[in-house]
Order: sequence, then C-alpha cells, then structure tokens
Amino acid sequence: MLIALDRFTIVLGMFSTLVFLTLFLFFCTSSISTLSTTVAVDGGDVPLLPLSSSSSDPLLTAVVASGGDDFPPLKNDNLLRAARGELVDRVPVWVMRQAGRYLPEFQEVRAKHDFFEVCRTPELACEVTMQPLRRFDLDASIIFSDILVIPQALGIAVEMHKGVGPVLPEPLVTPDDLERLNTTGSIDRLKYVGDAITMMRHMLDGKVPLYGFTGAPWTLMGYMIEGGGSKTMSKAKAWLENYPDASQKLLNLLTDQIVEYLLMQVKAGAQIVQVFESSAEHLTKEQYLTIALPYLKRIRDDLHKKFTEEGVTPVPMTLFSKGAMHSLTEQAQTGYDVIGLDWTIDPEEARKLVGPNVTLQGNLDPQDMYKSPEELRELVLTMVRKFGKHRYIANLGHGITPQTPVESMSVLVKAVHDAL
Ligand SMILES: Cc1c2[nH]c(c1CCC(=O)O)Cc1[nH]c(c(CCC(=O)O)c1C)Cc1[nH]c(c(CCC(=O)O)c1C)Cc1[nH]c(c(C)c1CCC(=O)O)C2
Repeated sequence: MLIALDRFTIVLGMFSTLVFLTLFLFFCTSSISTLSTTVAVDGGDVPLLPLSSSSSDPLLTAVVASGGDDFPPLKNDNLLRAARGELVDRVPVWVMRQAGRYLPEFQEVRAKHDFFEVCRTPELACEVTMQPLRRFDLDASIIFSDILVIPQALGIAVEMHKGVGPVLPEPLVTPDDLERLNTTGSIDRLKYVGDAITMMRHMLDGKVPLYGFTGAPWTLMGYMIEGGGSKTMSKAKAWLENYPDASQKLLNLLTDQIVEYLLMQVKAGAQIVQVFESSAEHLTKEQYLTIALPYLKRIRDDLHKKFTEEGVTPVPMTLFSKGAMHSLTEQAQTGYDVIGLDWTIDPEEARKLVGPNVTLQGNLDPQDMYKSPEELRELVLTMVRKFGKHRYIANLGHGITPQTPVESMSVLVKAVHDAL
C-alpha cells in the first residue's frame, strides 16, 4: 500500500513538473513575441508601416491579412462612378505617370534608390504613389510599378538605365528561348506589388480609388524581344512573320500571366485596373485586330470568369491602346468599361466610334502641358466640354513627360473640375 502510494507520488511529481515546464516554456515564448511586437510598435524610430517588403514582417502581414473588408470607406468615388456609367459630382481626373520625374520629391527618392528597388519596396512604392496626391486635387491614384515586372518575374532581367529607359540584356532571340521563361510561381514573385497595393489602400484612407495596372501581351512581347524600347519593333515584328506559332505561344503565355497578375492585384485591393497596350502604335490596323485585340479581349473575359469562380467583386477595367484609334469601335466591343484615348483623336469623333455604353479616358496632348497656364486652361476646358460630364475620365493622351512644369498639373486639374 505504502509502496503504491510512493509510486503514485513519484508519478504525480513527474507529471506536475512536466506541466510546469510546458507552461513555463509557453509563457516565455509568448511574452518574447509580445515584447518584440511592442518594442517594434512603441520604439518610435519605426515608421507607421514596416520597412521590409518581406511577408515575414509581422506588421506588413497584419496589414495585408486584414484584406478588402477592412479598407477605409471610399470618400471620393467619382472616378469609379464614371467608369461604371453612373452620374458624377464632378469630372474625375488623373494623369498617366502622375508619380514621376517631373516631381522634385520623386527625383529625391530616385537619387537614393534604384528604380526597381522603389517598385519592390512597398513603403517606397507607396511614398511615390502618394506624392502627386499631396500636391494636386486628383480623383485617383495609381500604384507605382512598371509593366516590365512581368518579364522580370518570368526570369528575364530588366534594368533601368538613366537617360535610356528599360534595358533587357538577354532578350528572346529564337523560339528556343521560350524555354527560359519560368512561369512556376511567377505571380508569387510579384507579391510585392500586391503588398504595396494593400498598404496603399490603408495609406489612402479612402481619399480616392487606387488603380492597378499591367502591360498588355503585344507590348510585353515587344520589350522581351527587342531588349528595350524600340522605334520600329522590327525584331518583334520579324517574330510575328518568321515564328507565327512561337509568337502565338508567347502571346498566350503572357495573357495567362496577366490575368493571374490582375486577379492578384484586385484581391490585394486595386479598385480599377488598366491594361497598357502602349506599343499598339507599331501595328497596322489589321495586325492590331489579330495580334493585340483578341488577347486583350481574353484578358477581360478570363478575369471576369476568375472573379465569378473565386467570389471576387469585379472592378472596372480600362484598355489603353496607344496608337490604335483606328480600331475604337472594335475596342468598345471587348467588354472593357473604359477605353483610353491618345491625343490623336477628337473627343466627339471618339464618342461616335465607341457608342454610348463605354467610358472614355483621355486625351490631352502631353505636349500641351508646356503651354502657358492660360492657354493650357483653355485647351482643357474645350476638351472636357467636348467629352461632356457623362462617362468621362479626364487624363492626358499618354504619360506626363519629365520636363513638364509642376504648375501645369494644378492648372490641368483645376480646369477639369471647373469646366462643367
Ligand atoms: C511602356 C511602359 C513602361 N512602363 C509603363 C509603360 C506603359 C505606359 C506608357 O506607355 O508610358 C507603365 C508605367 N511605368 C510607370 C508607371 C507608374 C504609375 C504612374 O504614375 O502612372 C506606369 C503606369 C513608372 C515609371 N516607369 C519608368 C519611369 C521613369 C524612370 C525613372 O524614374 O528613372 C517611371 C516613373 C521607366 C520606364 N518604364 C518603361 C519605359 C519605356 C520607361 C522609360 C520612360 C522614360 O524614360 O520616360 C516601360
């Protein structure tokens, strides 16, 4: 009996020691993690949002994980209403490349950081995205990034050379080079764009909606084959001619990537997306209708399919095909909500070509931004009055250029809001 009791005491002792040790260990780990979060938050020298772009950062993870439901409510929804064809309080305005070299504060960031470092670091991307909004009464923001992040994610190096623009030192030369494209996990490698979008939605605090964007298949194919910008796209056009099957394969591969990339951006918080087919200007009308538009339409249709399958609320989609004003009627039939115009077409003519059921975006000549404030204001007033208040988003007909006087942006934005 006594022996049995002794054994019982020993077992009980061992058990309570074990419980004690487990509790002790649990207490230590949880207090350490609480302590480090507290230090990080209360430290004072830590910015409101974390500096690391890594998803292992607890604060960034918290911001990103909070997801769409927790975003601050939108205060100025004029741009989204215009995109959906609803009535607006005022004509919305934003500017392609509104975050860019014409702003001294952008130059300051660029003096310290490489272009793609800015893209890849959510805090820096958000800072430059915010810069134009601090100065001008704009109705939208666009996440700072570049169309060439997709080729990068596929394993094609892209460098930004001062005074030259993007350089891809190892372009695609023959169809065999398609083997080099690594699609496995490519969208995961672009997670930093989603992180920047989510962070930006919180930073915006509902001030204006946030655009996500992508390059279009033909435009990306062009850069990947030319190895950079090109005046003629002769190598990419030679691919179309000499390697029709490989060209189609590449265009389809890029289309699939773009759909996944846009879906990721919308899930991260993009409230409207724009597809940049900036190199459409190199194609004949016939080429545009066979090489560009079918893929652009598939992006629209496949993304909508994904929205339905994954229960994601659809966002408006914008198509900007620079130099393809010859095919506006066809563009308007693709299902995009907004069609972007370059400056080569008259607003009233464009409206006739697209009909009443799409929103138009554009289309001041970026060169007009160099005119005197009085002349610029008159041009903007005339443009906006030609487009009218319904289904219209004011913008330039292409990106703002680096030498543009900062004051011109204030003149542009005010004139748009004053016009009607
Ligand atoms: C073709 C294209 C590119 N990138 C982009 C396009 C499509 C739009 C267009 O047609 O302009 C898209 C783009 N690139 C950039 C944005 C930022 C978002 C915005 O504010 O609109 C967007 C929407 C930043 C950028 N992308 C780039 C800059 C300037 C580079 C720098 O800061 O050194 C910015 C602000 C670099 C870039 N990136 C690219 C080029 C041709 C260049 C050089 C441009 C130049 O030298 O003027 C590829």
